[in-house]
Amino acid sequence: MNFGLFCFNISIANIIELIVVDLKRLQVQARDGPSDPNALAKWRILNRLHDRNETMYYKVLIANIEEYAPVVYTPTVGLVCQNYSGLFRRPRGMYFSAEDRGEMMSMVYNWPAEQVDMIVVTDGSRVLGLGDLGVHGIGIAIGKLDLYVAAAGINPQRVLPVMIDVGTNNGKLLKDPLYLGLQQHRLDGDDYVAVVDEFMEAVFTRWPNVIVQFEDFQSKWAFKLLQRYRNTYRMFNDDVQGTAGVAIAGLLGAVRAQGRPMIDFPKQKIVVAGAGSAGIGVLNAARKTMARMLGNNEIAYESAKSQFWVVDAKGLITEGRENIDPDALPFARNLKEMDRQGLREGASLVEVVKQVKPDVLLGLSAVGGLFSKEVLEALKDSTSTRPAIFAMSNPTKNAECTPEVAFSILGDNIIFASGSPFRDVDLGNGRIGHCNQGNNMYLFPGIGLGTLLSGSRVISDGMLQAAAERLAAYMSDDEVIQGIIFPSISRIRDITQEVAAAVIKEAVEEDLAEGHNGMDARELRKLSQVN
Ligand SMILES: NC(=O)c1ccc[n+]([C@@H]2O[C@H](COP(=O)([O-])OP(=O)(O)OC[C@H]3O[C@@H](n4cnc5c(N)ncnc54)[C@H](O)[C@@H]3O)[C@@H](O)[C@H]2O)c1
Ligand SMILES: O=C(O)C[C@H](O)C(=O)O
Ligand SMILES: [Mg+2]
Repeated sequence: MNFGLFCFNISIANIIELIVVDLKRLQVQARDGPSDPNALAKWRILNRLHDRNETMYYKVLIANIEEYAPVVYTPTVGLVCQNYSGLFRRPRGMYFSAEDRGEMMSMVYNWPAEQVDMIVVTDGSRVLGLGDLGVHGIGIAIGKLDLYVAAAGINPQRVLPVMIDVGTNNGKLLKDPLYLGLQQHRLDGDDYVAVVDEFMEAVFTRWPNVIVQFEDFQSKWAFKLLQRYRNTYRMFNDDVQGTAGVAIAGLLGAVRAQGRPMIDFPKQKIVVAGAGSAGIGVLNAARKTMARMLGNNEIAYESAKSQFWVVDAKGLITEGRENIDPDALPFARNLKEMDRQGLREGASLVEVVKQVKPDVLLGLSAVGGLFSKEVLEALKDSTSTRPAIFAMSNPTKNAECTPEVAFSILGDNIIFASGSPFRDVDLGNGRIGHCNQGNNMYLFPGIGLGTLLSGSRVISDGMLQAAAERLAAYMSDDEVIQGIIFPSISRIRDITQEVAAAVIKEAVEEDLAEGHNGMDARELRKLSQVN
């Protein structure tokens, strides 16, 4: 039977067949590992509420942020993106596709809101640790903006999730009859950049004061687009810069948890597993922070890099690496020096941990279980009085290790943080193994809010550093000594306003602040002197 009115040439039987396919798929995939089998059901209920009554939705989310952030955000949002075509009920946000080239300047006026403060844009090319999910990555942009509303109090009528649909290289999606996007391989090179350029020009023409957060772009474009736009537009890349700030805060917290002053940070030996957008972002920021503590000159900057050992899919990165990624080159270790340490190009993670005996083992590899029993056993010989394990990959099943495994092998005198939430570990005899959530959610809402209220035309390195330092100083000495280096998510509004204030203050000090909503830079300067 044809639906004459709608000119569909699809039969009832086809529709039923597709629904059955989708239902069976959802039953199979509706679990994110051992975490919460009902996660998707909870997401659907919240999503329906969001569609029906936005005020009520945010009231429920804000009042229950500890319970529902893991549903609207990491880890469940990853599952949502993997099942998006079956969960889709109504569009939320705007889709700019490769087929819209030349039309975006007019398209952008289709959005009903006269003012937009925050845009989160993704091209779905690296969704959490789940890889290329194409247009189904829109779920990430929606989830991030939920936190802008819940944590920073941004007006939900002034946020805009955006998908840049340039195709997908995900073979399953290319064949999926339910896929919602362009079923073609990803655009690349100059053609790809031209699409993103046109999008950026369109949104900043319509909303000159908007802030654009780039999210979950594959690493090769994450860095290139950040450098291309950051001095022209109010934008930042959360995976590169937000993660860097959170990791710096965690690393400084780990130093404090050893009962040492933060100024000892440059003496830390740090092994990083993962040299993508997140890993390189963290390494660059950590090196700059060490250099600042060592005198903030060229010699300090040069010597700081010797504190880092970087392992990627091909093992330890040294000067002997062929076709080395230019972004990783600054951290390639000297071959002679590695030889003296009993290491070589491509050495395995466990070999590196055995020889280096690091203070910190940090994972941004997207490889679940990478910190194996063997790796963690090797960490027992760490020269640190309290080694730190940061299993920062998302979602849950991609965490390099769980807190249970880490505490069971290394005992209770460690610091543990993960990108997705885990429960604290009961160590017996009343002792608790604290599991921190080392996630960029502690910074991006405050970075956006502070930039918005300051009226700064760009988001400077100084503003991002101020955000990270504020987060690093947020926890009390007592909390840090107990192993709590990040706040509970129940304090997300408080830390967000602290971070925003630090960002505003820095924007004023750098003379970047132009004010917002009638409060000009002079009034802001007075405010910053008050804080
Ligand atoms: N906690 C947070 O706030 C946060 C922020 C950003 C990204 N992340 C997570 O970090 C992970 C990586 O993100 P990305 O954008 O850098 O991804 P990416 O794909 O660009 O980089 C992954 C890196 O891991 C390396 N790798 C792969 N297999 C490895 C192995 N067996 N051993 C060591 N290294 C290996 C790759 O070579 C690459 O360098 C994702 O899971 C993402 O969700 C977490
Ligand atoms: O989305 C998150 O939870 C953090 C981060 O942006 C990521 O890509 O993993
Ligand atoms: Mg991300």
